[in-house]
Amino acid sequence: MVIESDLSCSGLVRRFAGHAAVDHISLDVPAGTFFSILGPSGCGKTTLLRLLAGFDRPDEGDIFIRGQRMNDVAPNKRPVNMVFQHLALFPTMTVGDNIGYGLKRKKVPAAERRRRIARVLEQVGLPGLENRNPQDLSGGQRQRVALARCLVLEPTLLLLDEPLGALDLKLREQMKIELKHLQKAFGTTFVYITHDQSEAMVMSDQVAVMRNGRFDQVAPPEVLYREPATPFVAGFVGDNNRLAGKVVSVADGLASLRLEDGSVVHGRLASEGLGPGALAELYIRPESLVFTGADSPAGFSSLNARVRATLFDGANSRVEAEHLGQPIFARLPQDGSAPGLVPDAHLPLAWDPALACVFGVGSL
Ligand SMILES: Nc1ncnc2c1ncn2[C@@H]1O[C@H](COP(=O)(O)OP(=O)(O)OP(=O)(O)O)[C@@H](O)[C@H]1O
Repeated sequence: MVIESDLSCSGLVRRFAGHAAVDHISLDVPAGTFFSILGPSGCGKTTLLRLLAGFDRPDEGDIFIRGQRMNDVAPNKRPVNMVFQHLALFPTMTVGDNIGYGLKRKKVPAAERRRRIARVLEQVGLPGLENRNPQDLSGGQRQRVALARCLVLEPTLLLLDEPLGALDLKLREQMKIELKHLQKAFGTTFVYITHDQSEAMVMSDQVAVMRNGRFDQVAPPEVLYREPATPFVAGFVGDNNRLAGKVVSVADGLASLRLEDGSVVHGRLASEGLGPGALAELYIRPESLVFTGADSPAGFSSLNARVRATLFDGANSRVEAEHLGQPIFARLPQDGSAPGLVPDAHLPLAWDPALACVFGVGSL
């Protein structure tokens, strides 16, 4: 089956004063999907989005939307709309006029404009609010109007630049679920940039993790989480503990690592070409650590930590412990079955080696 791409880029480069902010990026976004670009501040997300929108031109590479080359097409001629973090609704216009602005510019007749405005308001869950003033809406409602204003134009592609960044935490949590549902309901292809891994993970079909102008990995959220391709992805997506050591053996896809205290732990080999003697790091997630008594389950790796504190946070409650002078976090069981976790108590922890990743130090 051939999946049609709404957006396809190859070898995109954008340099500023000799530094490549976007450094040979290629990507393919299938029609009707939610694609996020996730990365820390300064990694080049906005620069890439501006190239896609046409506000800036690549030094190298090509951009195709539905198979049409876009490099020389002006922003307003691209089948693309953009939603910004600081949404610029016109304060002196009603909600209806805000939404209808683009339609009017496209010379859509008034009766059809009214119909389309009413329909899109219904679709974003704000039926009948045409005559309201944007100032009289809540932050979440304003954000929905900003989306409606773009979606009413039926773009092939909607580019979203951290649109939830200005909202408070509770609203952000709610809006990320709503955005995901809206994207599916409209079937419009979304390209979303964010530095918030939880936003990217919850909403996206595919996430590109960006670092220094390049993509480290492009994959569905669950794959990023379970099989990070690089130490950066392992550290940036979700929480992870890191144990440093030296490889003592590699067999059947598992690496054994000797830690500073002489103990040997195991994890899935995640770097190519890693052999005995190499410096490596084992990544293990807090929720993959189990509390054990004297014996850990057969085949599990284990270590002895010491409790520093328990951090109660509802379903995300954790214990902070110390191992070889480094902090190590483990998720607290929800059924209250954790052992007595008083500060300084011994805390034996164990994990299934298949759930840990071992990367060579210095591997990309
Ligand atoms: N017009 C410009 N001139 C010079 N350098 C620029 C320009 N625009 C971006 N850069 C540089 O390119 C790099 C990437 O910036 P960009 O804004 O794309 O990052 P970002 O990932 O969007 O960051 P943030 O999340 O903080 O917005 C940065 O080092 C930035 O300083």
